[in-house]
Amino acid sequence: MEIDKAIRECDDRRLKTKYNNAIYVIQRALALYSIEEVAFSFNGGKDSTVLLHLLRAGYFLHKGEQSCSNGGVKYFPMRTIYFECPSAFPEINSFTYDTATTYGLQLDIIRSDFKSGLEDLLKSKPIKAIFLGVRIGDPTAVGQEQFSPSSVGWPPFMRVNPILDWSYRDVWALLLTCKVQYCSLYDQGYTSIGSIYDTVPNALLSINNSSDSKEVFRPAYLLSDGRLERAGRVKKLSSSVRGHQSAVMNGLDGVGLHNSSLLMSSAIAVGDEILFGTVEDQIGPSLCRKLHSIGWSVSQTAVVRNDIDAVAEEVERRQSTDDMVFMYGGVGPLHSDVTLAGVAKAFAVRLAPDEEFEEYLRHLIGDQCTGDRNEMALLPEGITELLHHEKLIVPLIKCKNVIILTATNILELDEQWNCLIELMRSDGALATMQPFVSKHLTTNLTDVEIAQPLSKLCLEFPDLYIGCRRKSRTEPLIIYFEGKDQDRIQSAIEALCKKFHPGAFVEINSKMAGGVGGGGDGATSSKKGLEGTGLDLPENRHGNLKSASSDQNLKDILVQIKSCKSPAVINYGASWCRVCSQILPAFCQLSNSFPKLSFVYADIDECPETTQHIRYTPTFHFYRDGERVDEMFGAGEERLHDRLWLHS
Ligand SMILES: Cc1cc2nc3c(=O)[nH]c(=O)nc-3n(C[C@H](O)[C@H](O)[C@H](O)COP(=O)(O)O)c2cc1C
Ligand SMILES: Nc1ncnc2c1ncn2[C@@H]1O[C@H](COP(=O)(O)OP(=O)(O)OP(=O)(O)O)[C@@H](O)[C@H]1O
Repeated sequence: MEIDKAIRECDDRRLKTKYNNAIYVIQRALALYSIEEVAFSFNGGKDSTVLLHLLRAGYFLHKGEQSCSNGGVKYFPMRTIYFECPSAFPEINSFTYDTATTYGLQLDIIRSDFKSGLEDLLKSKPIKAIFLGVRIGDPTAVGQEQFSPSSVGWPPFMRVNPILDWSYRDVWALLLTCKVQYCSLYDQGYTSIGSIYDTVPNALLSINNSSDSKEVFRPAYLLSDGRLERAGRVKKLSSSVRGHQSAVMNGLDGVGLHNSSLLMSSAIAVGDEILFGTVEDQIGPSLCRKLHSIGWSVSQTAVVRNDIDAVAEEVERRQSTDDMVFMYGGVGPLHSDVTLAGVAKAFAVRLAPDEEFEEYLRHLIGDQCTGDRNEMALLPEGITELLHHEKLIVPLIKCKNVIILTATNILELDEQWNCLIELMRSDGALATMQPFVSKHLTTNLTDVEIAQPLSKLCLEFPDLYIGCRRKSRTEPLIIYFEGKDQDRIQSAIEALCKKFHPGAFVEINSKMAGGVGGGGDGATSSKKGLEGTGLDLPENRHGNLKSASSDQNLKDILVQIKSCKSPAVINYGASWCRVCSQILPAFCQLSNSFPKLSFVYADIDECPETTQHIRYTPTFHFYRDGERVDEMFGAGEERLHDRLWLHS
């Protein structure tokens, strides 16, 4: 069946657009170069098979020979080169040879490596341009355009990539719509073919067949996520495609960052309005608290204009010095949404369509975002991982060590942060580190008196953050010590106290930041426990609901639960956690329905030491006979009711 006719008769609009664009590129190349000056690099793979049919259609259309477009096989004078390698699959070799015969290709077989093979070819033939079946998403496509001169160090020729913007799905749409032959390996689960040593069928197409020991695979065209087409080329994965593999593991690299006890992060806000002062940035401070609460240091927060270069400069700087960079603002389809373009520029890659992301957006905003017009589905090429979580409608975007949050307020930030922590907990990329410990002293000494001794102290204790602040010009100075080692902080305090008269300093509240997902505001409020939440909560009628207001208080409650052996539930929450506020009224109400059960509410910021093990808020612990027998995370009144019923 002739391809041009098949495409025109099909009703796949996207395929028609891709086809027309590719034919246009081919015809442009044929207008620039004579047929003797071009070559087609053919290796029997699916992409080059698509290209073969496009080249034939483009060539005959260019020649104005409509007859062939409507007819069958005809002499095709374009030089075709095949680099045959001893480790090629026999199926690939035979398909290449058979295809060459079927379509009358002038096949040059080259049995050396690409570079020297091309050097020899270009010495003996007037070739100036070579057609390749390279597509965005291929590791070799990074930085290439439809017309790209060969790389430095390679013989000089023009690489012409007519199907650069085609997706995996587009390739299969053409092969199946036009019913053209392709290599038989693709029907055996191979989705991208290298050599016999580095290519296996794609595990994502495996059909579990317990009755038979032989593993069976579905055909390649059934792979739903084209990003994973190289999953069968495991050993050859280059760093630029590691992201694709990681997508299987929820987009998380096991970078083992947790080996280090001090990890550095930074936050970049993108938004003119913050700089105009018309919008107050609340996300930045909240993000800092969250990072601090999991033991990470924040080296800098920056606000940059809605300008690609400004974003790129900042990202380039931060990503090279910090372990993790968080960005927010400037994400979307508007002219001012430049964050992703800035990230792409910082990493010197381009924005390329991402099928998987497009799929999410299509679900979200329907057909408005299909086809080539969907600029929101453009993501930095080769460095992007999508972080999926069932609670997120659209996955978060991670480009190397840059995480792009789409939160526009702190409630959304809470939600995305909790998901991030959950996703990255197992993997270590955003590992919960040893928490920071802090101590605060207050003094009536003047700044002048204290300046020099403090400077010396900073030199003596470089592992601590030592700083000063005042609530107002007239109030006493507060000196804070922040670090990971309680003893070091104590030594620093003692060293300082020694330099002044006794009683010069008074210790005020000390706090250990809880290693918890939500991160606390640290705001000091006189109200604690259930009262501190500020919520209008239902009355507890049986006196079986209490809150823990301090570590000691919670420890006492736990001792009591363990010794009296009556059933109990502890709700670990936080006053700043939206999900906690949603479930807390129900928790209090349920205390009336289960009078024999003790209900305890513990705010993790008020009991930081005892709740260090809590990684998610809200967390419910259920006790029976003095033992913890069950655990539940997150909200859900019905779920909670059922668990209480079970344990009451
Ligand atoms: C005709 C042709 C031209 C190539 N030109 C270049 C080039 O200019 N620069 C380059 O780095 N690699 C070039 N390559 C190598 C490819 O980028 C790539 O390494 C090769 O196709 C192997 O791909 P694979 O890892 O998907 O099997 C060329 C390969 C071929 C066949
Ligand atoms: N051994 C080779 N001989 C000639 N051309 C090659 C060879 N290897 C790669 N190429 C060129 O590079 C392009 C990209 O190769 P790539 O392996 O990504 O695609 P493919 O082989 O066509 O399909 P698949 O990804 O399924 O293996 C090919 O379409 C072809 O133009």
